[in-house]
Amino acid sequence: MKAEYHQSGLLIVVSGPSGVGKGTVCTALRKRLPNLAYSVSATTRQPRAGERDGVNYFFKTRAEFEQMIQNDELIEWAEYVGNYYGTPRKYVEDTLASGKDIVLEIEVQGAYQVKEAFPDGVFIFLVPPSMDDLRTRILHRGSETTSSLENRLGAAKDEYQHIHRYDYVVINDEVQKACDRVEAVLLAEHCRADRLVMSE
Ligand SMILES: Nc1ncnc2c1ncn2[C@@H]1O[C@H](COP(=O)(O)OP(=O)(O)OP(=O)(O)O)[C@@H](O)[C@H]1O
Ligand SMILES: Nc1nc2c(ncn2[C@@H]2O[C@H](COP(=O)(O)O)[C@@H](O)[C@H]2O)c(=O)[nH]1
Repeated sequence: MKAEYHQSGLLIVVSGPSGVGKGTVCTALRKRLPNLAYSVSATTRQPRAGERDGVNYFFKTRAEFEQMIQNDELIEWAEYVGNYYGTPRKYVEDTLASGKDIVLEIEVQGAYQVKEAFPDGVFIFLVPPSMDDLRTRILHRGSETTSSLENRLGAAKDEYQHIHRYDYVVINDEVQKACDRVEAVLLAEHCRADRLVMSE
């Protein structure tokens, strides 16, 4: 008998407090792993300088976003410091069906919903070396008003309460080291016997 196996794509969730470096680490990881697909989220927040519609986010009005919810176009969605964020369903499902890995960079409420729908997903929580580093990173990014910065740091404290629900905690002290750790996780996950599917 000839045994042949294949693997389906991994759905990878990366969460962690605002400013920890999820976007930076995911971008660096995609440079290393060109086959890794990235889920572009929909949001109602305003674009930051340099952000492009369809690349960083699909920027929506609240009415458009609520219509996406009604149409069941989102795998998950959440309200985070006053704006909606959600993961468009079709791209994720099509990518996984094609056997490719896909990464979703989302906050914890959304991650819970994804865990319900995709229990085999790989859930990674990125942490900064310290809360002072976190504050400095958000400040240096220059994206937030003082009140938005404080709201995001407040949300970070809540998000830490959910850390034990994740499979892996990765420290983002240096971007390339954080990438090494995430890459090691993905390599191990790809080798798990329970992920192998015997081909017909
Ligand atoms: N390891 C690191 N060391 C120092 N600075 C970092 C590191 N990783 C990311 N940064 C910087 O921290 C800032 C926040 O990073 P980034 O925007 O990737 O965070 P994020 O977690 O995606 O934030 P948000 O959830 O708010 O979108 C950026 O200015 C980035 O250059
Ligand atoms: N539940 C979801 N959270 C998302 C999604 N896309 C991004 N995010 C998270 O929102 C916060 C704020 O992001 P920012 O770009 O305004 O700084 C951050 O934690 C993101 O990871 C999503 O589709 N669903």
